[in-house]
Amino acid sequence: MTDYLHTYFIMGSQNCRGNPEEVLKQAIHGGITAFQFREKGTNAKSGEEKVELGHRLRRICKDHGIPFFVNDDIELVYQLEADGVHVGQDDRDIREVREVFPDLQIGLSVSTEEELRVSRWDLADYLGVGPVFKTSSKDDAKEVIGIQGLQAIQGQVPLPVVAIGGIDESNVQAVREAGAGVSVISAIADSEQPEEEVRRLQL
Ligand SMILES: Cc1ncc(COP(=O)(O)OP(=O)(O)O)c(N)n1
Ligand SMILES: Cc1nc(C(=O)O)sc1CCOP(=O)(O)O
Ligand SMILES: [Mg+2]
Repeated sequence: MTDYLHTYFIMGSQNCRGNPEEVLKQAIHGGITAFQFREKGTNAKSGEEKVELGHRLRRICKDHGIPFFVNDDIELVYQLEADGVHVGQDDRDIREVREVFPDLQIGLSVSTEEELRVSRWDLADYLGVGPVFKTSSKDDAKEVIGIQGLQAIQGQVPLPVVAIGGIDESNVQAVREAGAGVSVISAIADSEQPEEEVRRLQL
């Protein structure tokens, strides 16, 4: 597994119980290995507010040597000078993304073996695979695939995989045992103690 996928924290202000900058700092102190800015969904910021928050979170990651990814938003990747971008099946085609960002890390979402079959996964640096467990952080999440579904996709590609969807301290061990990285929104962002929660995910 690529080192930065070990404990990959994803969030936007809409996910946070506390101040997003504080939540990110605490998560970094707890030991996250990458961060994705995903300002999306109900109560998410937009326009200048989104860009300004992105700049502040980007600064924090830079100061602590944490790889900074942007979710979906290609323009924001330029604006924030991100280290990488994550796109899904319904986002900008990965062929275009790779063309405009030949040197950035690119993550691609895959939920099923069929999606894998029709995807240009060879252009990605890693796959985000899920939802492995039930999630309440994504309204349009696909069907839960479980550890079996995760392993089925892992077994078919020579790419590092990070699992996503409903991962918390109660089930993280199964994901670690499958050899996948762990990506998390609510277990960290909605925690009263983000730093401690990240430590509990470090099996
Ligand atoms: C690491 C990681 N894996 C999967 C996703 C989901 O991406 P996508 O399917 O494009 O859905 P949105 O996050 O854009 O709602 C992700 N963001 N990160
Ligand atoms: C952003 C996202 N993508 C998913 C996918 O299956 O592709 S599940 C998901 C939400 C993950 O949040 P939580 O850790 O709170 O369950
Ligand atoms: Mg997307």
